Amino acid sequence: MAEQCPKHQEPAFDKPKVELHVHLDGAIRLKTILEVAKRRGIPLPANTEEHLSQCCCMQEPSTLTEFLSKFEQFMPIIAGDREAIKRIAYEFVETKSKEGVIYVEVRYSPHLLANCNVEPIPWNQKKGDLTPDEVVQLVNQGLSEGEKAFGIKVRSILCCMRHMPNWSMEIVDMCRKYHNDGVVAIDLAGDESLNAEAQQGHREAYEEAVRKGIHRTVHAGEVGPPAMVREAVDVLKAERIGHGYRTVEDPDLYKQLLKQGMHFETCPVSSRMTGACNPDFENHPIIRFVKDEANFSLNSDDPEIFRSTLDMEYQVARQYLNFTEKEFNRVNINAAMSSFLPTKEKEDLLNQLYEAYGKRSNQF
Ligand SMILES: O=c1[nH]cnc2c1ncn2[C@H]1C[C@H](O)[C@@H](CO)O1
Repeated sequence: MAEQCPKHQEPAFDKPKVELHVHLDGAIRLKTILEVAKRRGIPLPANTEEHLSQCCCMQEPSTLTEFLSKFEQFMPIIAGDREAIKRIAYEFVETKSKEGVIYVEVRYSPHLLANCNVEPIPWNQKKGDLTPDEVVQLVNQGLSEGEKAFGIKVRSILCCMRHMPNWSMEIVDMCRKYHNDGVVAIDLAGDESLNAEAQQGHREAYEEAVRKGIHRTVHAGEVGPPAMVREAVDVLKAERIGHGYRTVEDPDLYKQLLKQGMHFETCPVSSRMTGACNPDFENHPIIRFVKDEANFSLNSDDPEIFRSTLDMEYQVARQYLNFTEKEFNRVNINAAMSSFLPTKEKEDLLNQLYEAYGKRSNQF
């Protein structure tokens, strides 16, 4: 990002923010990975943050597949370890509060952090006794302690993984079970470029999510074609689209989604690093979203792996995507409106933003 990242010292938007698309496991501090590895006696290829960043983080724009391979470097350190899982959730909240976020929906795959009751056991771990269900409990504890300590509101989204359709129905069960502990929705993440169509297991899980009244978002049209966005909307009944940049390539679909006010969870830095979009931001779909007053938010996706912050997303938006204060206000209002909070809590959040931005709701 170095040559593209503007070197402003002042935050691009120094007001309360709402973030809807950020992966817990893509936001782990390098320092934490080093400390946990040391405590557990797991060898790492590096013993300083600087060196670790060379293997865990993206150095230059590449592909989604290459980006996803970075998780293999550090997930074995955290997965299967109760203390580490709770810690990354707690630290995540601290980071977000420092970034001026007042409400965040954070997502992760419980299966990818477990070492028991998960088939296959991820990251070549030995079988242990930490189930996906207990992972959710630990993350909930870390997030809720973080909320209390840092005074911001946090909810979570559980991810199905594209290559693991057999895990998806359990995600629905956990969304239901932990509905009162801050779990607000289901997501489908993973490598869109390798799976042209959502597999049966995902379809059944999303059908069940609809039946059970569980909110739904889907990663689609990030690097995959617009047909994947259409599938997310028509088949999986997504209420929001993760990324969705390639929607603009299908004018009819784009028009339809604009009309229905579909929310796009956009992540500018990520879109550059995963090869989803042009690395110089020229003709970036977000420029089109701004022009068409689409319903979208600005998010950091996987800040650890991109060596980015939420402010960096805003800096990029200001420098390359034609954002002014007005757009920053608008994306945050949109994010709050499209959040998966119940009506009353959503209203409270919106009122907090209106107050901070010094305007009434009809002025955006
Ligand atoms: O940008 C992304 N696209 C698709 N999948 C992603 C992205 N960022 C993270 N993931 C995957 C890798 C994580 O292990 C998983 C759950 O957070 O979601």
